[in-house]
Amino acid sequence: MTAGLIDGKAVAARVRAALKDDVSAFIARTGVQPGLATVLVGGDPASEVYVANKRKSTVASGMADLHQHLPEDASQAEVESLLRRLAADPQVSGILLQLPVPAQLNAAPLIDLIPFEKDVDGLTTLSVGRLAQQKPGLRPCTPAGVIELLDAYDVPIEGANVVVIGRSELVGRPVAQLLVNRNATVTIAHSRTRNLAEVCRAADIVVAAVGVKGLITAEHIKPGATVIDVGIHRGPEGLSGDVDFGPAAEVAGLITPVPGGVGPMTIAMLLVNTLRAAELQYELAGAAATA
Ligand SMILES: Nc1nc2c(c(=O)[nH]1)N[C@@H](CN(C=O)c1ccc(C(=O)N[C@@H](CCC(=O)O)C(=O)O)cc1)CN2
Repeated sequence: MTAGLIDGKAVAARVRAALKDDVSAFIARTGVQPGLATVLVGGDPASEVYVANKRKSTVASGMADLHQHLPEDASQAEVESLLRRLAADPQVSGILLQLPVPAQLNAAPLIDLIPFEKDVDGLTTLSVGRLAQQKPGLRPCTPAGVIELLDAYDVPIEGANVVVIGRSELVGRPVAQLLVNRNATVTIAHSRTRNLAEVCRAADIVVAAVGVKGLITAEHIKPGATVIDVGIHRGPEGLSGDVDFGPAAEVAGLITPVPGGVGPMTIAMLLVNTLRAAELQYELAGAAATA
């Protein structure tokens, strides 16, 4: 392997340590303990693990765990009613609906019930619009984590040619938007892109978020490029990503592993967003009281 490893676990641990201090300072200043309501519908095994980790990390950082669990067969109206209640509850600083939701539910209108100041996943229509317009707001966790990793390893973003492979609302589109907002030149590649390897080889930074195990190989990587792998696939040999790690690491300059790369940043940035949400609500309440 010639590439340097981007250690997401170490960066996430640093972000979380700094956040813990910031949470203590916020509580001391305001008397308010930030609280995160994770909403899990059903029992998808991977989601159960992710939500359990989110809850544990929330408590470890000094914030309140306000988790809600609904049964697998919950109706759209039941989830709506829970989200409306959480939206109105002043104890709840942040709300997230764990994805994917069971097939009988339509996630988009449910997510849009989350007020923008509690939208710690940054996935509501309002948050997406605010990101596009470069207005302040809460940014989606995995994309924000990708930017944090690039910054932690001093990878220049401004003026860089970046290829994002994947156009999902959770990762591909928002990470492309965040990179554009940092003055990168961004290409979004997807399943209909012609000559994917050639397109990727023009990139200084490749962000693989396509959901196809091992799709990105050494032939997609320009020598010395930075490779960020957002994919997570469970197989008999354990976890792997969208990037065929061994061969790609022979060509890349820097590369994230799976596990231990982008994944840990998702939860770290969720915690950061939860404190930001609490700060935002405190400011909004103060502004309303003096109006
Ligand atoms: N509402 C949301 N749903 C989902 C999101 C999200 O950001 N918001 N992202 C993913 C899942 N996810 C968080 O929810 C998530 C994925 C991976 C990790 C992580 O730490 N991965 C580790 C490996 C952990 C393991 O053993 O499985 C790693 O890559 O090192 C954290 C969170 C979909 N749903």
